[in-house]
Amino acid sequence: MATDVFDATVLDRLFKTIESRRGADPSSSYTAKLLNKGRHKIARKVGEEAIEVIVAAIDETPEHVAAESADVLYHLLVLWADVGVRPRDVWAALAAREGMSGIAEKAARNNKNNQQAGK
Ligand SMILES: N=c1c2ncn([C@@H]3O[C@H](COP(=O)(O)OP(=O)(O)OP(=O)(O)O)[C@@H](O)[C@H]3O)c2ncn1[C@@H]1O[C@H](COP(=O)(O)O)[C@@H](O)[C@H]1O
Repeated sequence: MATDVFDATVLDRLFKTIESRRGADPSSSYTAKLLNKGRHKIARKVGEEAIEVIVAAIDETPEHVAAESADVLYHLLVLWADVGVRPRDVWAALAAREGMSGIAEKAARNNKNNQQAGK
């Protein structure tokens, strides 16, 4: 186990673990069981876990929100593994947005859409 588990690299380690579970015994690996069930089931689990975060955020403690968020991230990483998305693809997408306000991004998108629609 790495000495510092309290940073984002835990996601890269978790993804490697998830990848290593491909073809593993579903009776001893939840990840293998989930991967065997297929993309629809995995995607549904991401949605269900996301709803649990929402419920926790409204009704429960920050500790519950953190625990439910960890469930979402785990299931999201299983979905990435199934789809063929690598964490670094997502990190790159986030890095490309650094420094651009969401408001400015939306305005640029709306302008582009309007130009395409000839407005
Ligand atoms: N981070 C997680 C993690 N978070 C949540 N879960 C499991 O996700 C499951 C969610 O339970 P639910 O009842 O919601 O889902 P379910 O049992 O599929 O039930 P249904 O939705 O099918 O009805 C639980 O069994 C949790 O233990 C996780 N299982 C594994 N990991 C990580 O993945 C690694 C590999 O795990 P295995 O593949 O099991 O070896 C582990 O070492 C952990 O680091």
